[in-house]
Amino acid sequence: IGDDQVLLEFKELLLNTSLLDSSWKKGTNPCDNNNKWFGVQCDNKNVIQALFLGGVGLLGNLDVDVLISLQGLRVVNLANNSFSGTIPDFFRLGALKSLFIDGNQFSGDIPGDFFSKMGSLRKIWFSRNKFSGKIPDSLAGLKYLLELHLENNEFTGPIPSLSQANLATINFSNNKLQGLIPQSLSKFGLNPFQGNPDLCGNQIGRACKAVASGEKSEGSGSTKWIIIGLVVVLLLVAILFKSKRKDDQFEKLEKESLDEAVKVHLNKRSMSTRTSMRSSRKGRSRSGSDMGDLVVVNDEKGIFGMPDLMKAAAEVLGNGGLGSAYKAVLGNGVSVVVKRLTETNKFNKESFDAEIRRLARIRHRNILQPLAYHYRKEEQLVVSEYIPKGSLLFLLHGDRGIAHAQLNWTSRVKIILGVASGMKFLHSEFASYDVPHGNLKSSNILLSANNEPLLTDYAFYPLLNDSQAVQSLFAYKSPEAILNQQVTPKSDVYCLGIIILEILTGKFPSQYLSNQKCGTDVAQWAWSAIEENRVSELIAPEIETEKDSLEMMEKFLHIGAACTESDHDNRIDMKEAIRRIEEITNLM
Ligand SMILES: Nc1ncnc2c1ncn2[C@@H]1O[C@H](COP(=O)(O)OP(=O)(O)OP(=O)(O)O)[C@@H](O)[C@H]1O
Repeated sequence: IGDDQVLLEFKELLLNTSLLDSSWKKGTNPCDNNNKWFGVQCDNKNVIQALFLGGVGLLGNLDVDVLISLQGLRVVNLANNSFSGTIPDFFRLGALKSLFIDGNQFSGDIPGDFFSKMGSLRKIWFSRNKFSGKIPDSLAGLKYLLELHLENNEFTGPIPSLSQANLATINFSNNKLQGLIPQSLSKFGLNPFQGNPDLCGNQIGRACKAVASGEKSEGSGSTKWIIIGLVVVLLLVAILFKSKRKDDQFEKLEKESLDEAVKVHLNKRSMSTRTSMRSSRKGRSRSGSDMGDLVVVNDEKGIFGMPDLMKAAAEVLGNGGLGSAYKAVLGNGVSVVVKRLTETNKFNKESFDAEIRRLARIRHRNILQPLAYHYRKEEQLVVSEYIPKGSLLFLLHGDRGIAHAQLNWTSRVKIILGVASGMKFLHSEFASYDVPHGNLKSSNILLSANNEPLLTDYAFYPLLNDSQAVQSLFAYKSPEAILNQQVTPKSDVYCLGIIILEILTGKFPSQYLSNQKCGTDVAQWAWSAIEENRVSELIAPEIETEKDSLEMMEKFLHIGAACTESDHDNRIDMKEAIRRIEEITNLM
């Protein structure tokens, strides 16, 4: 039977095929250049090589057998559809080089020998499904394996030892894997293994349960060794107990739905939720008077009081880690953002006042200061000017309107420079803080009309109550914080690195999400691209056409990678990061 018939049979068991229907027509040639079938790629001899059917909403049954007769087929891409059930028999397509089924709902175990007849496979992307059971051992026999993505599934058991020389990217993060990370994978650092509380090994700084002690006490026989063994066991129990508590805390953090917050960021312009400060506070206080008043700490935008805020119609902007944010248009026409903080009552009114006044005194072109605050024991409001263009997050990943189109390389450099300059300032002004900014991410970078960045939500670390509240800060996504719950000024450097990579690649960093189910691990991507000498592939399509600047983009990419080095001892510090950024731009 002809290729057209093969593909139509394959389509027959699929649902939601509307994107395919208009070109997949019986009796026509799927490789005909004048009437190309959607998603079908052929070589110059009209042999079908690849099916690119990613992200088109397909579901239903995958009849792999019918594809066996497409003998030139090397790539199957079904990523980001809605397929479910156990894994289809893709192993019957023994010549495949790439199989992308990430971002579906596949579940169940993958048989251990699944890959044993797929010796040509180079790229395996099975991430973001619900696969469970052991990772198939047959992966170890794939000698050409280049990319292996199994993150965000429910795999259990050990990671097989993979020692293929070509292996360039791996990701096992966010599964339920257990045991020692094979030595052969140590070159990949920490990121590919995160989110597996039961994995252990030097690489992730987590000791393996009692194995070392068992080995030590066994076989020696002497009392001395038994005593040493017992001491080691006791120490390990203590360490494990401590890290279990950390894992528990981290699990709690994982369960928070930050995704929702991200959705809200991206939908910010279309949000029609209207409320008023008065109604949102209904039931919390009986009269206006016991609410205290607004303390204006910076009168550059005029003087206003609590009654002005209460009267203003308020639009919900989002619900971030620290509390909700509203936009309110005051009677004098000034638009403000009111951020309601509920985790900051560590301070009494006097100390809170001193802290906010300190922020309000800042005069720096890249830092947005507070205008006013309101203090009650249970909650505090911090008011700042509303910046109409919105956040960098929105501009990069939100609508694709004019503001996005204007984000050429020059504007992007200006943003990186402005952010660096703001960070330089904060790191000298708040040098004594554990982490001077603490919450640097693209939703906290607002842009003026001419793309001058303004940092917001900075220096909150000392204000926040307990560790849970503190963990809402983005600095808590740095590898050292994930591993040992500790932030340092270098956590800010990691956050700066993510921003630089986000601006360069245009990709939404998976680091912003709690479950990392979508987005790109920009740090890992940058690191492996540098290793493989293919950095130019990472540059966002909107700017890669600016050929004269490619060299500079690559330099920035190296800085982004250096800032996101997972071992914070080896990571450059803020001074060095700023020096490198300034060095490049001084040559402009
Ligand atoms: N002054 C402002 N002007 C315009 N938009 C703002 C302003 N402040 C915040 N926003 C936007 O409002 C939204 C909600 O902000 P909010 O600070 O609550 O959330 P967040 O930045 O995601 O989290 P976090 O609480 O960790 O800072 C974000 O999209 C943010 O960019």
